[in-house]
Amino acid sequence: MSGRPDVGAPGTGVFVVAGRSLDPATGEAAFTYRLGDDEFTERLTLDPVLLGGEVDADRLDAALDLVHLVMGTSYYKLAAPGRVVVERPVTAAQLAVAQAAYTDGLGEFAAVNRLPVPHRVAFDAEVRPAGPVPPAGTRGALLPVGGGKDSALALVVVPDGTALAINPTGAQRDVARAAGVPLVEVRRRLDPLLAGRTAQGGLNGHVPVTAINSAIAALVAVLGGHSPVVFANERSADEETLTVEGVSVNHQYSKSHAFERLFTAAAAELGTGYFSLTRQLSELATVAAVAALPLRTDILSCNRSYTQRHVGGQAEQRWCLHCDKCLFTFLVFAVFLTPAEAEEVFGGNPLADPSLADGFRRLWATEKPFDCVGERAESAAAMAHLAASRSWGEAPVVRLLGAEAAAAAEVTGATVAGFLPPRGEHGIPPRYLESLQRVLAGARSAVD
Ligand SMILES: CC(=O)N[C@H]1[C@@H](OP(=O)(O)OP(=O)(O)OC[C@H]2O[C@@H](n3ccc(=O)[nH]c3=O)[C@H](O)[C@@H]2O)O[C@H](CO)[C@@H](O)[C@@H]1O[C@H](C)C(=O)N[C@@H](C)C(=O)N[C@@H](CCC(=O)O)C(=O)O
Ligand SMILES: Nc1ncnc2c1ncn2[C@@H]1O[C@H](COP(=O)(O)OP(=O)(O)OP(=O)(O)O)[C@@H](O)[C@H]1O
Repeated sequence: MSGRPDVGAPGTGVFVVAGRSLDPATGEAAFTYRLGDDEFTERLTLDPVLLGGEVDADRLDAALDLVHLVMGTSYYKLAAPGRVVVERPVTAAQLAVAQAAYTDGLGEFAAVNRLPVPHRVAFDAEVRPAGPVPPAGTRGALLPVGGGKDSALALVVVPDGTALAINPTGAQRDVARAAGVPLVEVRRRLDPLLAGRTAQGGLNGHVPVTAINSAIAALVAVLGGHSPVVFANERSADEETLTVEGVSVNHQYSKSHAFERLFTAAAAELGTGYFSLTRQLSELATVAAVAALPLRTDILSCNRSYTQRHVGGQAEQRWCLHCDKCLFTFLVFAVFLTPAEAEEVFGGNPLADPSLADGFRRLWATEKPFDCVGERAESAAAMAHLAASRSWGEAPVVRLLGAEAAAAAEVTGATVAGFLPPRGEHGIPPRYLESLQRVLAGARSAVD
């Protein structure tokens, strides 16, 4: 490709996970990588509340190694050489997390860039034995918050926890404040050379951001003495976005249960529990619960509101009401809210705009949007439910799509009611499961 940066042709060369450091006085951590002739350093600024405590050096080293490994996906993707050299020894559990992050975690990236799927990556790393399991942190749960509905529910279920915002925006701070939960902040700064190389023709695409957030959360848990780390990754994150020649490609891979299992093993080596509180919940079940909470007006799920330019809370954040995630989120909330309530939460009503019908229809298409949307069947069931309701049946988009959504839902027998009971495997400890069940008991019923 003419004008390509000197990071090598796709599939050639090697990516090196090189040096890393943490300055305990300033909370500045630096993670360095090499690709071709280029060197990249990503920096974290840790919240001052995390500094100055007693931390076991081996645990801290292991936590920094885990961050270093998965955060490299952003730079690796410029050329996707298929080979990663790791300079420091890692445990087998850490290597398994890294392998998952660079292969399935970069599945969407590979598909979008028409690279072979699955994206196979060979690791050249010395595997060291894991140390003795350290005692668990005693300062309670750490709850990463994205600002949207899922983590808002987690904050309500675990009100004695501490929230964590990575690259905090105003929306994340608002939701933590509304829940009355203290917030710890970590700032990520991508190496500016990444944007430069991308602009010069380096490959670009989605990175497994939940894997990166999980590793940063584990580091924060070690520094702050927290355990467990409680994510809010829903059941629908397990559904593939599309299939390429029989291989599943999942935008949300690092939110999947398969990834959770791998990460749980690596976090355990740090003395940190790790699980998803909403693993058994459909999006409809989560939203039924969130719709009953005063917090519902504080959430913001629109991903367009979480780009780098929103970090720090400078730029205005609101629902765009046009992107796939907004359309999906509005659709599932509409099942539990009247039109007036929905407009209050979202500041508009995309079901009133027939030009958005194709966007809604894509939510149950064979190729779902590359975004964080629910299962095809639950989107179809939600639209079919609205079509049969008095509250929403006359909305222009519902009139256009109701019959075809009902037909799509009928194929699998999907109904809103069928999506509400929790189901499937999970790693939620009993105490948290009981709290979740108490909050779910107050969930709203679907509107008529
Ligand atoms: C906010 C967002 O959705 N961004 C995705 C978008 O990137 P865009 O260029 O529109 O904006 P920025 O996020 O500001 O990125 C600027 C460039 O930097 C690269 N980059 C960013 C973050 C990072 O960790 N590494 C990076 O290399 C990025 O590639 C841009 O060149 O499109 C990108 C390409 O498809 C997506 O990768 C961006 O997604 C972010 C990494 C992100 O944080 N997305 C989450 C909102 C998200 O998708 N969450 C999913 C979880 C899925 C998972 O775990 O993988 C969810 O909500 O379910
Ligand atoms: N910037 C972030 N800092 C900390 N945790 C995050 C961040 N972004 C996402 N997460 C966490 O990652 C998980 C998946 O993110 P996701 O965006 O699906 O959740 P959400 O923001 O809670 O809800 P929604 O799906 O409505 O956006 C959640 O547990 C979320 O809290």
